Amino acid sequence: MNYSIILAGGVGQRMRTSGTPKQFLEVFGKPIVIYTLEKFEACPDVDKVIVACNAAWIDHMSNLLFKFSLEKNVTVVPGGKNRQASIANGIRQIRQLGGTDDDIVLVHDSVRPLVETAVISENIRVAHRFGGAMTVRPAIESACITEGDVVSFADFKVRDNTYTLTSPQTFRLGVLTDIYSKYADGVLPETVLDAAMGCSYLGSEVHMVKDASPNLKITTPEDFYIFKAMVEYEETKSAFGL
Ligand SMILES: C[C@](O)(CO)[C@H](O)COP(=O)(O)O
Repeated sequence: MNYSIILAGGVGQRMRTSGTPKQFLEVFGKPIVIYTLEKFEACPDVDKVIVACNAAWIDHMSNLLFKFSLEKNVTVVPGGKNRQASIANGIRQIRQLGGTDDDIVLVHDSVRPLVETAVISENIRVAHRFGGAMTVRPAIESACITEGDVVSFADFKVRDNTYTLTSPQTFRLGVLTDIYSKYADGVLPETVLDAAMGCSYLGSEVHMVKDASPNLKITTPEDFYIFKAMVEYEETKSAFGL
């Protein structure tokens, strides 16, 4: 079985909306989280989806699933106080549904509605083969990494070897369970931000799924309007013969 955990526990501080978490903001009458869930629904390789949802918004989320006819394959669980706790709740739910160590689990941000179904399938294929996969975007601009305001030559990175991290991140359930029990036991420090970092911190390899598509993470008001424009473009481009 291939499961997905969709992280919808956040409050969207950087979006500066008054009260509505960014995953519930609507674009042309449809909330962002629904655009994301529809991608997983459309992927024939995904069997079951768990949404780890901000506790105050669970009723709203459940109503949306019915409104957009997604209730059949989607279960809602409470999100935790951070990403790690939300993923742990998702893992617990998958175990309750009968998940076993060799099953595959994709972890995806609810505010990445542009993820392509081919990328979801490729994550599953790579995680089946190697145990762990992470989606990355090859850098378009050059990058340097430094802790101060001054750079030295070694801080400049070769662009062809530079990637930004997107999602999904995908693991066998046994591997993911091990990572998150180590978080709970305090073996993994809080600076280890996500499952792929956790897996490599523990000494295991994570294989990259290289995806050049935007896979935008809607974080700021500007991102919201970029996403809105992209939806409009997709829906109207045929009128321009595109
Ligand atoms: C980059 C990332 O860790 C991939 O899983 C994730 O997208 C970061 O999300 P955050 O909400 O900005 O921590």
